[in-house]
Amino acid sequence: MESKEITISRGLEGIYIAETTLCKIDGANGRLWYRGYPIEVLAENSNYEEVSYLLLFGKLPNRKELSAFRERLKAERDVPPVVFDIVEEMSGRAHPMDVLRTCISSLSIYDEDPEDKSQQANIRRAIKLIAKTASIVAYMGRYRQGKDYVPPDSSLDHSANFLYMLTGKKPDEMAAKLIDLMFILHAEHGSNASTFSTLVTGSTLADVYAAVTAGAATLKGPLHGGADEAALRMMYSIGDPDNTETYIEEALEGKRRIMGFGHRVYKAYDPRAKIVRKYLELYQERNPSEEVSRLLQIALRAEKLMLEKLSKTKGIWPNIDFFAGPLYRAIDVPAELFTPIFAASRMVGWCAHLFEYWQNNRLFRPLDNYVGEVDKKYVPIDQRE
Ligand SMILES: CC(=O)SCCNC(=O)CCNC(=O)[C@H](O)C(C)(C)COP(=O)(O)OP(=O)(O)OC[C@H]1O[C@@H](n2cnc3c(N)ncnc32)[C@H](O)[C@@H]1OP(=O)(O)O
Ligand SMILES: O=C([O-])CC(=O)C(=O)O
Repeated sequence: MESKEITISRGLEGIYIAETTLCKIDGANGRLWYRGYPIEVLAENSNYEEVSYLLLFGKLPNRKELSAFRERLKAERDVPPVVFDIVEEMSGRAHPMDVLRTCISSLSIYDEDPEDKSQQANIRRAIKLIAKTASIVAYMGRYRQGKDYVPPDSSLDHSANFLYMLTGKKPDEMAAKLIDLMFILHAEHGSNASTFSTLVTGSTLADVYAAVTAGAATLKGPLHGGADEAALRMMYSIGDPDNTETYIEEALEGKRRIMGFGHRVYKAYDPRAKIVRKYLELYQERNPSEEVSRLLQIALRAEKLMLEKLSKTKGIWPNIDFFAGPLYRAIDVPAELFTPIFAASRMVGWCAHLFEYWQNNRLFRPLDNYVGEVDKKYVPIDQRE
């Protein structure tokens, strides 16, 4: 048989799949831009609705455009009836990301015209998905706590409304800033695993709902979106800040991974993790809480040790998921909702990448190198051992 040199790129490491104007990541220097704007500038000055507009339409909106976009999002905030049934049926038995994935998939039944493949119709779908996914996550949280549905409040912006629908309380300015910050920081990140998965599904010309359902399914895993919850659970297992070093040393000796550390692209401090850490410290200074103080001490001690041990040798630094848990706990978000919130925030990134990819679509179909036998003899079932 013909043999030729084959190079296998495990995990597609180092392979470019498309050109994009959505997001640039400088992994060596720990820098990130959305459509050319540094993430630090957007985190400080912008808001999730504006960032979503920027990602979907390629420019920052003027006042009129932003206001019209906000109204379109607000008009889509209601949780549709089927979602109540799915959440109520699945929540007792399934992981929140399984529930969310099923809810997202179900939204396709409410599409006004599934045959309309125009850019305008796809933007309409993206707006529906962004608005409704946040409301669904909030209701999932309510239901899990045995509490009633809180209808959306049209006086609040997207992320503050999310927190209101989750907690039943209008967030103060600082809590509203923190949740909005998390939505901004999670909105987009190049061809990460869940976005890639969205593109693979979309490249078959399956619809937007199918593609983002694949994205949500992919986000669940602890090597990707699931790391935020896993990192917080690790901090709870450490319990007392004085146990931190022993716990980390033992985990590393046992070849276990420390969740919230390491990244395929960043071989430097993830700039989003720096921002989360900064706001977490600020919040804790202004609104000290015993739980967050303990989590923060554990996180900072774990960070110090991990940097000493692994940053220079293996290029392992904190990623966005490491400080996310303590920050969410500061604003009373339960751990099982961290990854669903990531999905609600990333919905815009999934959609924006999909629409960009469809401008120049090509079916994803890589190769695998067969290393098994060929032309084996078929043995009838009765003659097999
Ligand atoms: C939003 C996000 O998705 S950000 C990423 C969230 N995921 C996590 O936080 C999970 C923990 N991190 C990891 O598992 C990894 O760092 C990944 C999967 C994110 C990226 O890893 P990759 O670039 O593929 O690195 P790879 O898995 O090849 O690891 C390289 C080396 O670093 C080690 N390593 C990587 N991450 C960690 C970690 N978190 N803790 C301890 N060691 C680690 C590996 O064991 C390996 O060591 P070895 O060379 O001695 O075998
Ligand atoms: O880029 C990645 O591989 C993972 C990540 O940080 C993200 O999706 O936000």
